[in-house]
Amino acid sequence: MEAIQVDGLRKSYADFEAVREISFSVAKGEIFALLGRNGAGKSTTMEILAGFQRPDGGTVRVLGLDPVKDRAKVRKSIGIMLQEAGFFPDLTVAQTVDSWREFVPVARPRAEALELVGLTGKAGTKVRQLSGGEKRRLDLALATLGRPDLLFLDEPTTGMDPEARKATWDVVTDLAARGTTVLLTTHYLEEAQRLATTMAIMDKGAIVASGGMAETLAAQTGRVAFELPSGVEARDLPVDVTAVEGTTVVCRVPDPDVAAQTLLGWAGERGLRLRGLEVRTATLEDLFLDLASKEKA
Ligand SMILES: Nc1ncnc2c1ncn2[C@@H]1O[C@H](COP(=O)(O)OP(=O)(O)OP(=O)(O)O)[C@@H](O)[C@H]1O
Repeated sequence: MEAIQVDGLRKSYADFEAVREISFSVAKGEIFALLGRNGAGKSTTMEILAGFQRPDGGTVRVLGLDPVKDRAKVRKSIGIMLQEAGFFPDLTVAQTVDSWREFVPVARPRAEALELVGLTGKAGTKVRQLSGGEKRRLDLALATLGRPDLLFLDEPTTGMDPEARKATWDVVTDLAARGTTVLLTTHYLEEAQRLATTMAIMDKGAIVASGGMAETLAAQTGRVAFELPSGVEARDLPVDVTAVEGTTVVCRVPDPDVAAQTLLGWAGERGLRLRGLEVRTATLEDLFLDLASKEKA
């Protein structure tokens, strides 16, 4: 059984179609990234999966259950970190965790919950005095309080500094390694690429690309870039040039390492240097830019 199964899901707000017949599945223990620009329909999809909203059409199964009809059962097995957390600002961090623990059947001890997200030293601090990133970490502690089978993370690291973000990635990776399924939305593509094993990219309510992260990126063209040596025209180069940005030549090629070898051999024979040479396989950002330029074309 898949942890999440979505078939032909539709959702409109008045006559605006926010989600247009999307289908995807998430296997147990997988970290799945739902990506896309602002307003693509990611949060709406996540809210439907978490049982906060009713779908207009299609079927949704979460841990084999209907998140609306079986809401009580589903809630026991999921953890949710939405974009805006509803904290009581005058409670301390410890009081906040304690009050949440009362609603969670088998909750982690408070000390363990705070340790998990690196907030042990902030136990006595009032929530209103936490930084934005610390509030996100508290929210993550609350979402994982019941050791959920399935964790929904809607932009979990927004506002975090690089160190806190890295620590959060470790927490999420560790939870997944212990069998927790994670559905993640994020605008940080590096985060999605690092964490997720599978992904879907949404645009205007529809899925425009999806699949295994590694396979999808491997199928994309890589990138070779360098400074055009003086006295050389881009058309003289032994590889197809995709763009010249100022004095930087960019080549999008299936095998960037082969193209780089060809270029270095060519430059060596002529006594030229390829300054600033950069060779890399495709990133999620490349995939996003490709999708955006295809849309414009
Ligand atoms: N309750 C609502 N009433 C009306 N329109 C809504 C409502 N909730 C969302 N929308 C609209 O539906 C679209 C999809 O919103 P959604 O929050 O799902 O996008 P998102 O992909 O999560 O975006 P973001 O990256 O900005 O969080 C947006 O155009 C949004 O304005």
